[in-house]
Amino acid sequence: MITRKVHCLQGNMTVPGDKSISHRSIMLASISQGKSVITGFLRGEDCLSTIECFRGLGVQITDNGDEIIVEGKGINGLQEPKDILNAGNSGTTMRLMSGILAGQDFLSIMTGDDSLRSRPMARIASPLKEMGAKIDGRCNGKSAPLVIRGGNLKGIEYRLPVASAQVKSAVILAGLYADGTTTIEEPVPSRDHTERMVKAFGGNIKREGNKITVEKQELYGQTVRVPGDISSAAFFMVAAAAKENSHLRIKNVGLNPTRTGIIDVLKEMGADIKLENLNTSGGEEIGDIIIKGGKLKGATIGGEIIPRLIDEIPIIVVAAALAEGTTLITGAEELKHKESNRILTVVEELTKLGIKIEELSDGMMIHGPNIIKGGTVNSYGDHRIAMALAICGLFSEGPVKIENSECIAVSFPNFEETLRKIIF
Ligand SMILES: O=C(O)C1=C[C@@H](OP(=O)(O)O)[C@@H](O)[C@H](O)C1
Ligand SMILES: C=C(OP(=O)(O)O)C(=O)O
Repeated sequence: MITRKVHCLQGNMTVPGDKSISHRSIMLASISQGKSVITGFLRGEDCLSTIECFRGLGVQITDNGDEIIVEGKGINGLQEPKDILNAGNSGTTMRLMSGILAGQDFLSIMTGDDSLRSRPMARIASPLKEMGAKIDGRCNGKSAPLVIRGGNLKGIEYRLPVASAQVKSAVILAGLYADGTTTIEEPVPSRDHTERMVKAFGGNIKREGNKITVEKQELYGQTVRVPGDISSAAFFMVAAAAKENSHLRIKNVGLNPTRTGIIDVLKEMGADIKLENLNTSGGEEIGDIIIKGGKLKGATIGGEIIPRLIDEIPIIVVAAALAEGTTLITGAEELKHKESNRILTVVEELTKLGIKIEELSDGMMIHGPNIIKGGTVNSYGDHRIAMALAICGLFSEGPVKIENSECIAVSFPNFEETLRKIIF
């Protein structure tokens, strides 16, 4: 993919369905009683991996082009897979599914691509083993392929060592199968789509402070309307905010407060952002995001906001590169465990474009404003890095050529087409 300098971004647009919510809709629908109908589902590679994995567990899932229809099997209706389940590039698929598979009285083997097989899995294996599941994997059980023989779980009290919605969700989902009460305490609130969706599927789950409790129960099929993904909208928000004369409306975006750190940070950086048509759907806040272009200034980003914008950090760094002054990002070590080591890949690739950026052990320091040169850069197969680099091209002196950009299909299949429609 090659991107070039543009004058401004203008128009009304939508982004594809929220990835986190799309995954969860398939998972909860599959273990619910009765049929579920999902609209706005993200047909990105990651969520399609989740569909394939549940088909492998005997769930009938059809896509009529408009809706995804899931014939729920009930809490104990999944079947032993005849073959290895493949989560592809998707950490959410592997980690959340492990929670469900830990509850099944059969053997499952789960693998993924090179990136996923190098991401840490002990973080889910450890609490799930404590609940009674047998889990093994490469590297002493720390890496996929994972082999899970589940069943006979008991509730535990678990304090998450890191703020991770994937680990939290794995334990919640296993808790739906466990005798007694499962209590999870998170150090800092992370995205709470699993908790909200368990409730929307008729389930009982409680939160007090940072503690969540859940018990064994049945769930019931629902209609789910997936909102637009704020993590996908973020690329356009930053581009429009940093480009004078821009005026963009991104319609029907998920605005769950555990996901809106990007809005808070861009406002702090001086961006002109407004929200309109605020509403709720299926227990999730939604609305339109309106961005006008202007000048940005540097910001200090760290602490409790980090889980609320973790996937947006690569594009926030692009905003910081264009902003006047220094931006400091700390407390973001988790970036090292994503599809690539996002601290390293962001620093290396943005440096190639002439951006002044320093690597820190838990984040980055960016000195702005920068004149972005053109050049050839690499996404290292990481969709968020590829899209962040593509946005750099809209501001750079020469064209930016992104190698390995096909990975964008993981979360945003029509990214390039969507971008072309709003640039002038
Ligand atoms: O639960 C989820 O849907 C996700 C949680 C986050 O990961 P962690 O739980 O590892 O922080 C995020 O980075 C990922 O893109 C999606
Ligand atoms: C980290 C991400 O996803 P996952 O962990 O599901 O691979 C992401 O989409 O940025």
